[in-house]
Order: sequence, then structure tokens, then C-alpha cells
Amino acid sequence: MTDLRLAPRTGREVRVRAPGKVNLSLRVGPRRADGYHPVATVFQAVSVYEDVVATAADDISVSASGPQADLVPTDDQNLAVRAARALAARTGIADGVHLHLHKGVPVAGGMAGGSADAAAALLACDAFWGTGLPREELHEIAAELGADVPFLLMGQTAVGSGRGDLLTAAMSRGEYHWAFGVRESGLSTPAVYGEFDRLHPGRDRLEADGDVALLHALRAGDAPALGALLHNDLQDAAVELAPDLVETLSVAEDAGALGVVVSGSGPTVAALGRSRQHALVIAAAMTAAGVADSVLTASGPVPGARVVAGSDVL
Ligand SMILES: C[C@@](CO)(OP(=O)(O)O)[C@H](O)COP(=O)(O)OP(=O)(O)OC[C@H]1O[C@@H](n2ccc(N)nc2=O)[C@H](O)[C@@H]1O
Ligand SMILES: Nc1ncnc2c1ncn2[C@@H]1O[C@H](COP(=O)(O)OP(=O)(O)O)[C@@H](O)[C@H]1O
Repeated sequence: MTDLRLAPRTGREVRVRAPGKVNLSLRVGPRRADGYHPVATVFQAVSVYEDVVATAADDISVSASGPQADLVPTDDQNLAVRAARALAARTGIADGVHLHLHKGVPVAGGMAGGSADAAAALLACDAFWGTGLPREELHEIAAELGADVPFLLMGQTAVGSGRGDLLTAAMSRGEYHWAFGVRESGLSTPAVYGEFDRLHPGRDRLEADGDVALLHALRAGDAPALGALLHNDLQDAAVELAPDLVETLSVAEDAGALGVVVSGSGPTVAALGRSRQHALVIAAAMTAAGVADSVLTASGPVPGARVVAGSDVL
């Protein structure tokens, strides 16, 4: 038997898990001078995960695995690489790291998989390099990387304002069960916001207080009420760019979903089930009708990015 105490130490790894999200409500105001839109949103983190593993390397590099890994850039455009570089710049660290992304969240699907990678990479590098940044500073870097990144650090349920990066935790009781209809060809977030501008030229303000009833339903753990109140101002724009989504939405509705909505900028369709079993039934209905390239089921809310293991690799 090998004596592990004598084995050479070849590397250390830090493993971080971050969830995807669904916007239970997304209200959008008129485009600002900086190109962003003010939003009022209610995020829920769901149990579809990105697992990011940090190991030693000379430079900062990334690789990806998972069903849609070929759609993920592995250069400096990758949000995990951008996160590592931003943390290195903030802390003056000159070390390298390799980040491997096990992608469970659909790519360009409106469920923020890239943002989850960025949040996970921030935590992974912070632990790997031992920089020990306070949570607020990680949140600041996260907001610079993208509007959705802070929420994937935080997880659970939160109200987002500003660009979606100013967060307040929201109370939520119980567990919500989702079926997701996934498309292979994603939608670009800027393109969907652009289509929103085209469809709503007269929009002059953000309806920021429209989610009182939805937040009440969450506090009460009332899934039927929540289902009826799911809302997405970007849905028409996503449907305009991907008209087949109408069928996906209607198949999920016909399967008895409590509510059906396009997730964020789409094209993933999120359908709320009455139970875990019912979410499986809705997913099966979408598969049988051929209205999604693949389906997922998940529940929420779940925690944000967190270190799940840090170990010496022999
Ligand atoms: C629509 C939402 C809903 O949660 O999520 P996704 O569906 O992309 O996951 C978000 O607003 C997306 O957030 P995120 O994907 O992080 O956006 P960023 O990388 O910061 O911005 C990409 C581009 O989207 C547009 N954008 C983003 C956020 C916002 N509040 N207004 C915008 O107009 C801008 O054109 C921006 O240049
Ligand atoms: N780590 C990453 N994972 C996925 N996509 C990434 C990543 N880094 C950059 N991208 C780019 O961001 C785009 C959208 O990312 P993603 O977060 O998956 O979707 P969405 O913004 O719709 O939630 C992708 O099409 C890809 O070009």
C-alpha cells in the first residue's frame, strides 16, 4: 500500500459550486445613456449547477465540459477568466490558476450560467490564492463583471434593482419545483434588450413596485399564487427573436403548469410545477411534443456560490 505521507504533493484543488437562476419577475425600464436598462427583478437561484475547479497553473486558463461546452469561449472572453483576472488585479496577485468549468446550466439560455461561472471563479480563486477578500469586495468585483454576477454569489431569493446588481434578500417559504425547456441555439442578451427597445419605443419609466403580490406569495409559500404572477418584460422580445417559443410555452401550460415564463433573456422556458413529480410530467410533455432540444428539472431556492471541497490532489 502507498504511504500517502511520502507521496509527492503535485497540486491542490478548490471546488466551488454555483447555481443558475430564474427571474420570477423581470420589469425593464427605458435604456440608459450607458446602454444598460434599469430593472426591477425577483431572482430565484435553482438547483442547476456550474462546478468550477481551480488547480495550479503558470497562467490564468480555462476549460469546459458538459453538453454545450463547445459553445463556451476559452479565451479572455470567458467570464471565469475575467473574474480571475479582476481578482488578481484587485489584490496584486501574480499567480496563475487553471479553472475547469463543469457546465450544468444551459449556455446563452437566460439562466446566467456564465455569471455563475464568474461568481464561482471569484470564490475559487480567492480560496486558491488565499486572498481572503471580504464579501462586500467580492460583490463589488462581481458587479463589474456583469449585472447578474452578484446574485449568483448571493443565491436564494433576492430583489434586484439598478442593472440587477443591487440586491436585497427576499423571504421565501418552501420549495418550488421547475421544469425547464432548453434550446440549443441561445439568444444574445444585448440582442433581446435591443428587441425590447424596438417593441417598446414609448416606454419612459420603470414600473418598480409591481411585485408586491409576488413577494407576498413567496413569503406565504403559495406556489399557485406565485405561478399566476410570474412576469417577464423581455418575453415578447425573446419570442419575436425565437417564435417557436410560443409552442414551448403553450405545451407547458397545457401540462398544467402553475405558471410559465421565459427565463431572463431566454430562450429557456421555465414552468412551475405543483410538485417535483409534476415538474417531471411537464418536462416529459415538452420532450414528447418536441418543443425543446432538452429538458431539465430543478428546485429552488438554493444557496449561491460556495466552496464545496478544497483538497490536496495526489
Ligand atoms: C436578462 C438578465 C436578467 O437577469 O439575465 P440573462 O437572461 O442574460 O441571464 C440580465 O439583465 C442580464 O444580465 P447579464 O447577462 O449579467 O448582463 P451584462 O453581461 O452585465 O450585460 C450584457 C448586455 O446586456 C444588456 N443589459 C444587461 C443588463 C441590464 N440591466 N440592461 C441591459 O441593457 C446591455 O446591452 C449589456 O451590455
Ligand atoms: N463561462 C462562460 N460560460 C458560458 N458562456 C460564457 C462564459 N463566458 C462567456 N460566455 C459568453 O456569454 C454568453 C452568454 O452566457 P450565459 O451566461 O450562458 O447566458 P445568459 O446570459 O443568457 O444567461 C455565451 O454565449 C458566451 O459567448
